[in-house]
Amino acid sequence: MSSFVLAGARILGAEKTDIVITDGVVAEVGPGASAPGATRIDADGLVALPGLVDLHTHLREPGREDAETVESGSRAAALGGYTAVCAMANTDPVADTAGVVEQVYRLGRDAGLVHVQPIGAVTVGLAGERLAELGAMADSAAAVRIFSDDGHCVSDPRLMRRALEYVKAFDGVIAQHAEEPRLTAGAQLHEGEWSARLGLTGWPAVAEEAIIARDVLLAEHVGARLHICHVSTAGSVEILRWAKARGIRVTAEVTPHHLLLTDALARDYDPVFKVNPPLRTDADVAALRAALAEGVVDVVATDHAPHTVEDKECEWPYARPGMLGLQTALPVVLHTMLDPARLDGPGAETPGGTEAGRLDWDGVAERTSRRPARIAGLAEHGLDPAPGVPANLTLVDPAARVTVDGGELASRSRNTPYAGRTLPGRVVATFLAGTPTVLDGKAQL
Ligand SMILES: NC(=O)N[C@@H](CC(=O)O)C(=O)O
Ligand SMILES: [Zn+2]
Ligand SMILES: [Zn+2]
Repeated sequence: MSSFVLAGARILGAEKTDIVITDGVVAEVGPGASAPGATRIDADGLVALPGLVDLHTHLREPGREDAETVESGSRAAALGGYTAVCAMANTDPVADTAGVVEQVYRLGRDAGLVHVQPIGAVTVGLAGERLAELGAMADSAAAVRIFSDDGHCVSDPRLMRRALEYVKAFDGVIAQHAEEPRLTAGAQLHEGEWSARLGLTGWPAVAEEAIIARDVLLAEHVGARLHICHVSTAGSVEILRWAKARGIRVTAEVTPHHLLLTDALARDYDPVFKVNPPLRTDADVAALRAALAEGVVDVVATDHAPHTVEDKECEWPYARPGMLGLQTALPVVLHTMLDPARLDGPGAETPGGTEAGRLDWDGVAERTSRRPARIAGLAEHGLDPAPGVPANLTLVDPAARVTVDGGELASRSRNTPYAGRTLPGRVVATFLAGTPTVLDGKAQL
């Protein structure tokens, strides 16, 4: 295997140093560190982070390869600085058997761009009627630990209780898409000022909050791990704060889009802004940023949801919900959450102004890499570059500003809500187990 020297990198934004990678691991760190025959990578001033880990990615394979494949989604992930992604189960066929999760796992391994960790469905066919073969998926080659019916809520409390009981045995976790379906029938966007003005059926905050409240109580009762997908409201944050203070084993994610965008973007009926849960209000955005800074919301997860032009560029009520995320997640997090003093170079858009706390690079690494890796049980990921650690890392240029162009993204789909926006930070290189998957901002496979 080959060796690399990342010369002049700043680990988590610290002073410049040299990082030597040999045989898939970080061999040495320190000024002047080198190895015979190593390829020198100019990383002068670039910030080295542990490779990002996404707990929530839709790769669409099997079934909707016209929207994304494991390979195209893996490429988008590597270009976004990711070394591991968890692939949601709402494929066709659904990932509800050992056979399907092993298929996705192998496709990921063959693509070789990121570690693809399949998530298993909680219920057969996501139908919410009976439990899928959770044990068989856990015991399979894919070693599934996260189970989710994402796209659908496990709304039957009895089934949710049984799923929590089942996964407790092997320290698995149920990732809930919190949406009380009876409160969101026909819903198109956040229930509030904009749904009223546009005359579209609203998706009330309480539909999310009611399920989170119920499920943290169920998790406490069972003593099992619960993860809440794409938290989107200020009220959800309050319930999570209460549950964590009580010692309930709950973790939660927020998406980049819920940290930046609001329901006012629906004003021109452009369905690129249609997503589940919907974009909320400024007050919700502020509460989510504060919660992420505080740690009440643990991690950022993309909910990368590619959709074809036919499924997305149509009238709002007919468009599928969901937006791309993998290649823009880190820039959005840096824009909304990083202390601007830690970004070199000129200001991009006005930084997203939260009074309630800003992150440093270590805080960014914690929420985009270390904690998601721990939640998913990915022992080789989410580790700061240090001697002996698997070389899963990414190099970010904190001085770069990039204007998003949907047509230039690696995804097979182009439903990015950030087209035309200029955001800070550019992923220059990504290493997966010591092999460069991205160099000079270009995918290597
Ligand atoms: N987020 C979305 O709006 N859509 C997701 C499903 C989901 O995450 O609920 C999808 O699969 O397209
Ligand atoms: Zn969902
Ligand atoms: Zn999703």
